[in-house]
Formats: sequence, C-alpha cells, structure tokens
Amino acid sequence: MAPPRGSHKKPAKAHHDSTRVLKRKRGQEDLTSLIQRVEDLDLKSAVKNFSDLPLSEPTADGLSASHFKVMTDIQSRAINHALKGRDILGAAKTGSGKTLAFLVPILENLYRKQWTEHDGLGALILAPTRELAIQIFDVLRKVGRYHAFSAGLVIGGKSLREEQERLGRMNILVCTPGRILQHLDQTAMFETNNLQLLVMDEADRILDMGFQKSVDAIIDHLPVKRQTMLFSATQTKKVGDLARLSLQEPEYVAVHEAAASATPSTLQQHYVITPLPQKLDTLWSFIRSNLKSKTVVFLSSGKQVRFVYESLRHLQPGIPLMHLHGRQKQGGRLDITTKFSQSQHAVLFATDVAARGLDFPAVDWVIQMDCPEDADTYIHRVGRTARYERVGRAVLFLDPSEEKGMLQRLEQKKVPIERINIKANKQQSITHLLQNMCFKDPELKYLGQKAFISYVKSVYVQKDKDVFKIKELPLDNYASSLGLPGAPRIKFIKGDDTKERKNASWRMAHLSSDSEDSDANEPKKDKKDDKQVRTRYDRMFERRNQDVLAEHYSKLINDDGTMVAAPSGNGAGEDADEDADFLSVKRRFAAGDAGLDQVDSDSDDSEAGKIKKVALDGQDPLVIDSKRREKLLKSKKKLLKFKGKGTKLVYDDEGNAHEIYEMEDEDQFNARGDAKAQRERFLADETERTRRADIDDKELVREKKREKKEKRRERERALAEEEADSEDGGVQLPYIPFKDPMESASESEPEPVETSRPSKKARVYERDGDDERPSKSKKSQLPSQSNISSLQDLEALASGLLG
Ligand SMILES: Nc1ncnc2c1ncn2[C@@H]1O[C@H](COP(=O)(O)OP(=O)(O)OP(=O)(O)O)[C@@H](O)[C@H]1O
Repeated sequence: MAPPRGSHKKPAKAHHDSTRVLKRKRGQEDLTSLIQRVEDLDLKSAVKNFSDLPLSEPTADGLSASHFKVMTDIQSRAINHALKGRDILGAAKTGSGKTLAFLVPILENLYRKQWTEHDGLGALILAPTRELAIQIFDVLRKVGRYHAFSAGLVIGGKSLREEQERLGRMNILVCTPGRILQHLDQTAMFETNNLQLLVMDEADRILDMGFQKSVDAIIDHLPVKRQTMLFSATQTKKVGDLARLSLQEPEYVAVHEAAASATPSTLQQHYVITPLPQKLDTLWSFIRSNLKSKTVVFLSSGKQVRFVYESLRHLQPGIPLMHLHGRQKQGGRLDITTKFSQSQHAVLFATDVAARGLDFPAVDWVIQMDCPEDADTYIHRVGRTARYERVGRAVLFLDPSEEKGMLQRLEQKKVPIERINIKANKQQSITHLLQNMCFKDPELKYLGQKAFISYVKSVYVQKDKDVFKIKELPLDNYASSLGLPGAPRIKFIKGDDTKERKNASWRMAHLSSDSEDSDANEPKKDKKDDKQVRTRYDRMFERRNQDVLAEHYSKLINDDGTMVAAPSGNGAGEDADEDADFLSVKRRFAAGDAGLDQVDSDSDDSEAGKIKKVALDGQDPLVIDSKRREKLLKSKKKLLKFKGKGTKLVYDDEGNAHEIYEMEDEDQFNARGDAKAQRERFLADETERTRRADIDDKELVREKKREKKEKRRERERALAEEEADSEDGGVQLPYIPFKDPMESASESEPEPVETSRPSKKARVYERDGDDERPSKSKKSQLPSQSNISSLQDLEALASGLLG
C-alpha cells in the first residue's frame, strides 16, 4: 500500500533543502578559494593557457566552448594584472587578441564580487564605432554565456526610450561615447555610482580631440574609485590623458614594444607610386586581377566611398562590391559587415569607420587608395588583415608628392614597407568609361563631383603638410579621371578641423535619437519641403553647391528648365551636408532669380494640368504632380501631416482661450523693476525650483527602485521555496540567476520614465551554433553575430542576458 502523500513530501523536502544548503556551501567554498587563488597569483611567473589562470567556472567554460585555450601575449601579460584589480594600459599589435584581455577580467572581477542585477552597472566598455561595439558585445556574449550577468549594447540606431527601459537593469554595457553620454544625461534610472570597471578599446582614438568633450563628460558621471583599462595597437601614454582618467599607478603592458615592427610579422606591406589621376585606374586594374581575393579598400571620405563603389559597380568587375561609411543607415551597416565577414571573395570600400578593431575573417588585401592621415591610422587600417597568426598583404597608393613625407612617418613608427611597381600591361584605363557614364547619368556625375570636392577638402585640412601638399596635386586631371567634365571650383576656408567637424556632424546625428535611422547621406529636409514631391533630379539640382560645378553643368540647367525644382527659390539652403561650413560657393543665381523656376509657379506644366495644387486649411497648397501624390489625397491619415499642427490654447477660469505663451504688457513688466535684475531673479528661482524638483524626482525613482527590488526579492524567495518543493529543485549558486531583463520589464510595474513595452519580436532568439551546453529556455537564446540581419536582431542583442 502506498504511504499517505504527506508522509512522502516531508523527507523529500528535507532532502532537497539539505542538497541546496550543501550546494550553496560548496559554492561559497569555491568562491573563497578563487579569491585566494587570485591573491596568490604570481605576476612574475609566465602563464600560457587560460586554464593556468584563477578563473571561475562560467568563464573557463565560456572560453573553452568558444575554443580559446592558449593565450596570446597581451592576454597572458595583461589578464593577471587586471584580475588583481590593477589599472591597465595595454598596447599590442592589431589582431593580437586585446578584446579578451579586457573581457575576461571584467567577467571575473564582477563574478568575484557576486554582482547581481540589483547592483546595477558594474562595467562600461567604450568603443569608437558602432561596428566595433557590436563586435565586442558579440565576443562578450560568447565567452560570458555561462554567467548570469545582464549585458547591453548602447550604440544608438533606435529610440532612446527603448534603450532607457533596459539600461537600469544592465550589469555590463558596451557603448559608443556619444550615445552613452546621452543616457547619462537623460536617463533617470541609469545610475553609475556603483561602477567597478571602465574599459576604453582603441583608447587613443577615444581620447583624441574628436571625442574629447564627450569622454570628459562621461568621466564626470563615473565614480573616481574604479578599475580603468585602456587598450589599443597605438596606445596613448600622454600624461594629460591618463590624468583625465584618474588612472591609479597603471600597469603598462606593451608586449610588442621591443619588436622590430609595429605591424604583424605575417603582414607583407608595399606601396605603389600612382599619380592622383591614375589612382582609380590602378584600383580597377588591381580588382580585376584579384577576383579570387577578399579586399578592404580605404578611402578618405564617405563621398569618395560612394562614388568609387557606384562607378565600379556599374562597370561590373566580376566580384561582389560592398561599401561602408559612417553615414549609412544602421541596419545597412550591419548587413554589410555581416555580409563581408561571410564572403569568401569580395571588395569592401570603406572609410576609417572600418579602420579600427574590426575583425573581418580572412581578409587577403588591404588597399589604401587615399593616403592615411598619419602612421597610426595606417597601422590600424592594415591591421584588418594578417590577424591572429594569419598572413595578409597591404598596398598603399601614394601620389609622388606624398611619397617622401609618408615614408618618413612610417619609418618613425617602425612600419616596414617596400615599393612595388604596377605592371604596365596589367594597367587598364577606365577614364573614358567613367566619362561616358557620368555624361549619361547625372546622379553619378553628381556623386563624382561631391567625391572630388571631399577629396580635395580632406587633403587641404590635413595637418601634416610634409605629406599632404595640395598645390602639387594635378586636380584638373584628377577630375577628368573621375569622369567629370571639369574640376568643380572650391573656395577654402582656413582653420577647419576635420576631426572636430566629423564628430560634430556625428554628434548631431546621434543627438536626435530617432533621427539616426534617417539616411544621413540625404540632405535633411525641413518640414516645409515635405510638401513637395522631389524626384532624384530635383534633389540633385537643389544641392547648394550645384554651380561650383563645371560650366557645362550650369548650361544644362539653362537648357532644360523643367529639371530645375528649387523649393527655396534659390536652389540653396536645404542641403545641410558636411560641406556647408567648409565650402563657400559662388552662386550664379541670386535668390528669386528668374533663372530658377519654382515647381508651384504658374508654369506651363501647371496650366496644362500636369501639376495640381490642393489647398489645405490655410496652409500652403500641396502640389500634386505625381501619381504617388495623388494617392496621398485618398489617405486622410497621410494628409494630416500636411495640415500643420494648429495652435495650442489654454482656457482660463472664465472659459476664455489664450495662447500658452502670451507677451506681457511692457509697462507692467517695467513696473516690477530693472529687466536685468528680474532676469536674474527669474533664473535663480527657476534654478532652485529645478533643483528641488530634481531631488524629488530622484527620491521618487529611488523609492520605486527599492519597491521593485523588494518585490523581486519576494518573488525570488517564493520561487526558491517552490523549487525546493519541486522534484529537481535547487538554485545554482554562488551566482544568483535572474530573469531576462526584457521579461522582467513586462512583469514588473511600469517605471516612471518608461511607457513603451518591449517589442515581442525582440523576444525571438536563436541559439548560438557553437554552444556546447544543452539548450536552456528559449527566452535566454540570442542571435549570433552571423545571424544579425535586422534591427530586431540587434535589439535582441542589445537587451541580451548572458547565459
Ligand atoms: N587566445 C586566443 N586564441 C585563439 N584566437 C584568439 C585568441 N585571442 C584572440 N583570438 C582571435 O584573434 C582575432 C583578433 O582578436 P581581437 O579582435 O581581440 O584583436 P585586437 O588585438 O583587438 O585587434 P585590433 O587592434 O585590430 O582591435 C579574433 O578573431 C579572435 O577571435
């Protein structure tokens, strides 16, 4: 006869309780012994394998599941110091494994501190580009997969609010400086006062002028007492930089300092002298003779990249061509990096956005079509090949005027490079083809003109005048070689700093979080212009610098007035692209000049009924000049956006409507005293009011946080008890597993700053292919880097939970 049910349960519960206690005890012992082993670690003895290090089980398992066994030099020399909590200045050649040198200590140091979700942000990793941040995040997900930390990726590309929701729950963040600063300033739930580790990958780049202000502001938000690690192949040792970061007696780990060269020994480096007007021919000839290779071609600007990519694509070289620059949409950039990584044979045209840190597998060649701004940039660019013991080849194209200066710079930095010549019989000219194409396709010609301008500009602003000598460049011939009918006229303005300017426009793009997905290559439309249908010809002719271009281009405008469509009436003012502050353009037409017709003027087209105007409640008429626009009339919802927003009114106690802000009577105002004194009083009052409100807000947030924490604890306690009752109960210790932050977001109470709920799509994860452990719940599965194909995947990554 079966015994009564209750009599079974008690001994089983007691058994599970004792198992749990035992497990917990064992976990505590393991942790104590791990801490002791780290303390006993002898920094002088050489360690070769990861297994020789005092590492926790989850990290050791993560490393071996990712097939990392033997350490690289930088890893064996930096990780042991970092495990002991030392600040690190790490320098090692490109492709030598610096990423793991900081990720392993992060995981370990947080693990030994028993870091949980409730402890908040423990580690912050800064990277200069989104692509690099994604890559680091991916490595973190792999090696940290058995840890219970939550990790996030903060690089922009989606709405600030969505990111805000998750930030408060993250233990480790990988981010770009601009975006994280935005959160530090604006996200109430995001606290950094507990931060233990700060890492800067490509530290010299992050600390240079371009990022200076953002980095200083970020540092202001972080606690002074923390571990800081800086890594780069071209490490900064500038005392000023180190002081800015309050490094505490940093350990300078420079493994290749004594090496004969600053670049990997498996890398063959050459340069060819190719006068500027022949560069494109040389590149084309190179591509045609290396159809079975994987090549990265570096150019000096996004506009160069676009033109070279578009024009060579038209010529169909017989190998896939791709292009990457900072002004592409985030989704597109991700697609391209993934696609290029997976390609066996392809050519990627890129700006320096791809110069640092990116670990494309098996790149055969790095071509530097435009001379790098300095030897450090050269080193990082060539570092995209010959990574981790692989071989690779690099070729630098130099104009005769650049040869002497650049070679000197490279020699100073210990870069071994040899000259090679181009085989004359292999050199093909594409100038005529390009001229033909530009003649037929005005858009391509326009790209060519922009590329020309941006190239000349990039040379002009270079600081190193021993290398970059603009007066010696045959610019007219260069313009012809791009297929242009003449050299665009450019007016130079002194004192322009490329990096400052690039980062300024980058910051602008990042400041408005939602605007990041808009195509930054297109001029930002102002709202008024939304009312007009603009064909690609319209857009082309609207550009502000259209008539710096060749004379025949201007004639084209005269000859064919119908192509001209300038909403602002003077063809200018709309294209706020990055040339704007640099190029001052001679305009042929003054504002309102009859030379440019407005589309909505009483033109023949309009009379003939091709163009209709629809009046919208006192707004400017909406021009209906295409089928697409006509369709628009049928959609009330879409029409709404042309109707303007109306004026917001408030009602007083008597029910009279007023505008929200009304001007006060001047006499009344003066009666209250001096304007300056009033202003100061007002400012003081408002400052005080804001300060008080800020304190209240913070208190409210803290209170909510406390409540949430308490509730979570209760839930966990209940869960633990339930588990103890169940058959296979027992919580894994010593680390406390917690739920997917996205899941907990939907379960917990709404937080003060958030209103949106996590998207359902982001919950669909896929498992990493090389995960050797039995799969856990679906919710904890994340897409692998190779599977990132959409922003949803990126979101899933960004909100990922390790383990
Ligand atoms: N211990 C290791 N064993 C095997 N492969 C490794 C090891 N450490 C790193 N790698 C591999 O070496 C490659 C380069 O590593 P990583 O990207 O960290 O280099 P890096 O030094 O940061 O380069 P860069 O200076 O260009 O940023 C990666 O593909 C990585 O997987």
